[in-house]
Amino acid sequence: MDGSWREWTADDAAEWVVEPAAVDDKYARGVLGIVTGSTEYPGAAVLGVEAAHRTGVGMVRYSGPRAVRAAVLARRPETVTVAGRVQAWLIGSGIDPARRSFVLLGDLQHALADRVPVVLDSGALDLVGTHTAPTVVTPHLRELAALLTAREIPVGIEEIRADPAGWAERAARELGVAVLLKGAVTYVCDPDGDRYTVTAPTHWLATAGTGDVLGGILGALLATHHERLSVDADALTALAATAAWVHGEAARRASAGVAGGPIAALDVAEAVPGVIGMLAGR
Ligand SMILES: NC(=O)C1=CN([C@@H]2O[C@H](COP(=O)(O)OP(=O)(O)OC[C@H]3O[C@@H](n4cnc5c(N)ncnc54)[C@H](OP(=O)(O)O)[C@@H]3O)[C@@H](O)[C@H]2O)[C@@H](O)CC1
Ligand SMILES: Nc1ncnc2c1ncn2[C@@H]1O[C@H](COP(=O)(O)OP(=O)(O)O)[C@@H](O)[C@H]1O
Repeated sequence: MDGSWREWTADDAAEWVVEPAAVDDKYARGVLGIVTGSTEYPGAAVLGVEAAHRTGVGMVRYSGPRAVRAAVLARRPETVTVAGRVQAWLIGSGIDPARRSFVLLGDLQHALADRVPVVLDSGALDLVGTHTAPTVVTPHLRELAALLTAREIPVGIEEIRADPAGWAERAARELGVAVLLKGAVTYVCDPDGDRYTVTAPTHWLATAGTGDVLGGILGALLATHHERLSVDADALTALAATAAWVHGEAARRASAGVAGGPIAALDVAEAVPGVIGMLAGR
C-alpha cells in the first residue's frame, strides 16, 4: 500500500460529530432521505433507517414498497414516509438493480435530481455518473469489480483483493466520486487525492447487513453536515471515513458487551449512540 494513505483516528472522527445547539430544530439538524430495501430484502431498509436514527439526525424520510414501509415503521415509528425536502440521500441497499419498478425508478430519479449529497450503495451503484450531486459510493470488493467492469475497466475480485488501495483510487479517479471500499480495512478516497484507511477493530463485523448499517450512519452524517458540504466538497471524504470509524467502534463495543462474542447487524446500529456520545464529549 502507498505510504500516503492515513489511518483515520478517534480524534479525526470527533471533529465530525456535532451536538445539537439551542437554536437547532429538526430541519436545521438535517433530514436524510432513504430509498432502500425491497420486498426481497426488507431488512436492508430497516437496518439503514435504524442506523441513521441512531447516528442522530433531525428526521429520516423513507420511501419504498408498502410492505417495507410497514417493516421500517414497526421498528422506527419516528420515520416519515411522506415525500418532502431532504438534505442528503441514501440509496440502493437491498435493491435489485435488475428489478426496479416504475415507482422505484421515479423515486431514484427524484433523489438524484436533488443535487444534495448522495450515498450510492449496492443496488444503486450503477447510477454513479448519472447526476452531479456530491457522491460517495460504498461497494464491497465484488460490487467494485462489477461496477468497474461494467464501465469497461475489466477487473476481477482477486485483482482488487491484491491491491484494494490502488483500485479504490482508480475507481475514484475514473468515476469522479468519493469511494468507500469495504473490507477488514476500509479504503476511503476521492479524485482529489484524499486517502484514508479505517481498520475494523473486530472481524465479527463481517456479517450480513452491517454494510446496510454503515450506509445509514454515513447518510445521517451527510445530512447533519449539509451546510458544510455545500461549500467544502472535501468534507465528503472525511465524513465517509468518520462513518466507517463509528461503524467499527460500534461493532467493537457491541462485541465487548457480549464478552468479545458475535454480533448481528442490529447490535452494531444499537451501539452507535454510545460511540457518537463518546466522540461528542472528546
Ligand atoms: N437483511 C437484508 O435485507 C440484507 C440485505 N442485503 C442486500 O442484499 C443484496 C445483495 O448483497 P450481497 O453483497 O450479499 O450480494 P452480491 O454483491 O450480489 O454478492 C453475491 C455473491 O455472493 C456469492 N455468494 C452467495 N452466497 C454465497 C455463499 N454461501 N458462499 C460463498 N459465496 C456466496 C455469490 O457467488 P456465486 O454463488 O455466484 O458463486 C455472488 O457472487 C444487496 O442489495 C444488499 O444490500 C445484504 O446487505 C444482507 C442483509
Ligand atoms: N473480515 C472483516 N473484518 C472486519 N470487518 C469486515 C470484514 N469483512 C467485511 N467487513 C465489514 O463488514 C461490512 C460488510 O458490508 P457488506 O459487504 O456491504 O455486507 P452486507 O451487504 O451484508 O451489509 C463492511 O462495513 C465491511 O467493511
